[in-house]
Amino acid sequence: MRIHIATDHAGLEFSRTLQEHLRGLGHEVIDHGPEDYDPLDDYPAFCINAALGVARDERAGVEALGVVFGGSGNGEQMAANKVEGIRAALVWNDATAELAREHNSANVISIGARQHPVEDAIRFIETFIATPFPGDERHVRRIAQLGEYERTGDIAGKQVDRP
Ligand SMILES: O=C[C@H](O)[C@H](O)[C@H](O)COP(=O)(O)O
Repeated sequence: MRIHIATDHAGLEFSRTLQEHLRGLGHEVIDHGPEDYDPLDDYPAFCINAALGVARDERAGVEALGVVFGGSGNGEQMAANKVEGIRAALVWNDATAELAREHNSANVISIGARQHPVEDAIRFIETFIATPFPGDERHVRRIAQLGEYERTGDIAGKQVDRP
């Protein structure tokens, strides 16, 4: 599996540990930064680039997922979700790691590196990677609605207000 990773200063140490761990498991890891510690760096571009990598791979038929993290994971999730085709879920325990795939077919997860011991966060990420999307009709339908709104600003058959 190809894994696109991005963080900011708050997750840099964790990013290094995680990348080594994932490479050890045989994954191809693409690091979208940052390279060096800068306490004033900004997460949006790093995370958007990781999300763009996932979206680009999906369009090319390459199996890929993304992991973004910062202090809370909140801003990183917001950044990833700005990219068309990305469904980024905030993961904060084993259940949300599984549900991110099973219910949402998330292609990116976001984790707060300051919120968890590193071994827990690694376990969430391994769970996310290992959990398939079973493709239950109700979840497929809801995910399709998200994509339709993203592309058209509307959801056929639903009441969606104008901006
Ligand atoms: O949602 C954003 C992330 O949690 C950031 O990693 C966090 O805001 C960085 O905080 P600070 O600049 O205070 O280290």
